[in-house]
Amino acid sequence: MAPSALLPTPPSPISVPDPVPRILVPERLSPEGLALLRSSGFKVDTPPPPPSPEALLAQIPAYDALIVRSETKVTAGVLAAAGRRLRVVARAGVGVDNIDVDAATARGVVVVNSPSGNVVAAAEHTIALLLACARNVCRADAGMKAGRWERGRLVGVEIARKTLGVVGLGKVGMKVARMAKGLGMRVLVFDPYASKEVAGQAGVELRDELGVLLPEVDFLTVHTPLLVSTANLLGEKELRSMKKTARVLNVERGGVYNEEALLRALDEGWIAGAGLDVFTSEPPVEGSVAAKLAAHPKVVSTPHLGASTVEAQENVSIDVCTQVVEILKGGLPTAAVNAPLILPEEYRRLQPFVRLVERMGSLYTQHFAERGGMVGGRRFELVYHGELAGMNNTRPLFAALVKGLVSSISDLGGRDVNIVNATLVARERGIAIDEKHVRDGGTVPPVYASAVTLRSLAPGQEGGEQVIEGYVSGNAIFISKLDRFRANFVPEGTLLVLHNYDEPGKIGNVGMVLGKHGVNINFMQVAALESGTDKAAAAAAPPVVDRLVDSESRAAREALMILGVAGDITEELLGELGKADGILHVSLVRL
Ligand SMILES: NC(=O)C1=CN([C@@H]2O[C@H](COP(=O)(O)OP(=O)(O)OC[C@H]3O[C@@H](n4cnc5c(N)ncnc54)[C@H](O)[C@@H]3O)[C@@H](O)[C@H]2O)C=CC1
Ligand SMILES: O=C(O)C(=O)COP(=O)(O)O
Repeated sequence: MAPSALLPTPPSPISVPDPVPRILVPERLSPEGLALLRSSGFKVDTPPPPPSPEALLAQIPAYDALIVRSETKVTAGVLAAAGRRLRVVARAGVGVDNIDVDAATARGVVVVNSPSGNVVAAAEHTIALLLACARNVCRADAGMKAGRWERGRLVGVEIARKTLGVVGLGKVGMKVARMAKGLGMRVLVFDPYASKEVAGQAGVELRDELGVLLPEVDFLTVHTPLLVSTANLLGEKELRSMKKTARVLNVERGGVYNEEALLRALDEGWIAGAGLDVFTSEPPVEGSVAAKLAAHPKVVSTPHLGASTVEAQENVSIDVCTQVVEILKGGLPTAAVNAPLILPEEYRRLQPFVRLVERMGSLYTQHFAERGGMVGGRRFELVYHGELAGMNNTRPLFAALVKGLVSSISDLGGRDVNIVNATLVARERGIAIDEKHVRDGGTVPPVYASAVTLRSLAPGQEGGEQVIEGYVSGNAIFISKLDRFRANFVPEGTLLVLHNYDEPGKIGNVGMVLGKHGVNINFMQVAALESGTDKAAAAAAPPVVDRLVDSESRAAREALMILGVAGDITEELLGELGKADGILHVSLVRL
C-alpha cells in the first residue's frame, strides 16, 4: 500500500504508470511557468487553444495534472474520465467557478489557484472601465476611426467627488477601493464578511445592506466570487433602485448582474451605462443577451481581459506551475482550494506518523474486522501522545487513518483517499473519528517521545474496545500494542497474527505448518498480555475466540504470535493454523 495519505498519490500498480508525469495545458499560459514544468522533467502538452470539451474528455486520462484558465470547463464528467491518474487541477488565476471543485474533492484531486497573481491587473482593468465609461473613451475612439469628430455628443462626467459602490471587499475589491480613493472618490462597501477595522483603515464606509448602498452610488463595481449566493445578486429590483445617472462595472463574472435585467436597465434608462469584461457565455453566443450587452452603445465591453497583463500572466503562471511541480513531486501546494493548508515543516514532521497511522488503520481492518469489528459505522478515537500532541495540524493523520481503514476492504470507485477527500470518504462510510491530544503521555509508556493510540469503541458491545498503539523511532515505525498484548514490531509486509495460549510447543507447531506449505518466516515475535491485564480483564475482553476458553489458568496465559512471512498464504494454510492446538484465532494482515 502506498505510504503517503497526505496528497493525491500516483496511479495504482494495476495501471501501467507513465514514468514521467504529464501535464495538459489547453489554454494560453505564460512561458515562464511552462519552462518551470519542463525543467522539472515533466512532459507538457499545449494543444492549440481554444480548448474543446470533447478533446479534453478524450485526452485527460493520460495526464497527472491539468492547468487551465477560465475557458476550460473542468466538469464532473471530465474528472470522472480522468480516472486515478489525475492528481491536480490548477487554475492559473483566481476564480474556480469553471471547475467542479466538489467533484474534484470527492475524487481526491487537489485544486489549486493563484489567489493574488492577477489582483492588480483586475483592479486596474476595473479602473480603466470606470474611466472609459465616465468619459466615453470607446465611443470617441470608434468615432475618430470612422472619421467623425463628435465633441458635442460625448461630454462625460468626472469621477472625483463621486461615490463608488464596491460589492465584495476582498483582494480585488480592496485594491479597487484604494485606487478609487486615490482618484478622489468616496467609497461605500457592501460585504457581509468584511471586517469593520479593515474597512476603517482603508477609509471606506461599510453598508449593512446592498439595498441601502445602491441608491447612493454613482458607480458600482462587483468583486465577489461567482457563487450560488452571488448569482443574480443585481437584478431588476436592485438596478431600478439606482440613480438614472449611475454606471455599473463587472470585472468579476458574468451572471452576478442578471443580464436580462441589465439589458433592460440600459435600454429603458434605469441607469446610464456599463463597463463589462465578463459575460455568462464567453465568447457571447450570437443573438444572446450577453452578445446584445457586449454590442450595446451604452456599454464599454472587453473580452475578459481583467487578468490579461504581461505581469499578471507571468505571476499566475509561475504561481500555479510551482504548485503543480511541488504536488507531482509529493510536496505541498501553497494555495489549495479544496485541501487544508499545511506548513512544510509540519508536513515533514508528520511524515513518519502518516505512515504509522495508515498502517495502524489497515492493521485494524484486517486484524479486527472479521471479529465483529466492521469498519463502517464505527467510532474511532485517534489519540496523540507526547510531542505529537503539540502539533495543531493533524489533518494528514486523520486522512491516513481513513485511508488505512478503508483501502484494503472498500471499493472506492477508482478513487484514492487523501487529505482532499478523507472527510467525505469517512462520512460516506459512517466512520466517526475523534482526535485527542494528550500532552502528558496518557496511558502510553512515556519512553516514546511521540506515540499514537487507535481505539475503537464498538457501539452497544460490552467491553468491546479494540486497541492498537504505535510509535516512531527515528524514521522507523513500530506497533507497541495490539489488542491487550504488548508488542514491538514493524508493521510491514505480510503478517500472520495468531492469538494463542502461551504454552510450550506452539511455536514449533506453527513453524511446521508453515514449513509444510513452503512459507518462510522472516521474523517472529511473541506478544504477551500487557502487565496489569488480569484474568478479570481477560474474561471481560470481547468474544474474539472461535472456541471456548477451556480453563481459567490457560486464559491468563494468552499471547499473540506475530510472524512476518513470505510465500503463498492459502486458505488451506490458514485453516490448518486455526485448527492447531491452543490457537484461538488467526488473521492475515498485508501492509
Ligand atoms: N475578469 C478577470 O479577469 C478577473 C476576475 N476575477 C474575479 O474576481 C473575483 C474576486 O477575486 P478576489 O478579490 O481575489 O476574491 P476574494 O476571495 O479575495 O474576495 C471576494 C470577496 O467577496 C466577498 N463576498 C462573498 N460573498 C459576498 C456577497 N454575497 N456579497 C458581498 N460580498 C461577498 C467576500 O467576503 C470577499 O471579501 C474572483 O472570484 C474572480 O471571479 C479575478 C481576477 C481576474
Ligand atoms: O483569475 C480569474 O478569476 C480570471 O477571471 C482570469 O481569467 P483568465 O485566466 O484571464 O481566463
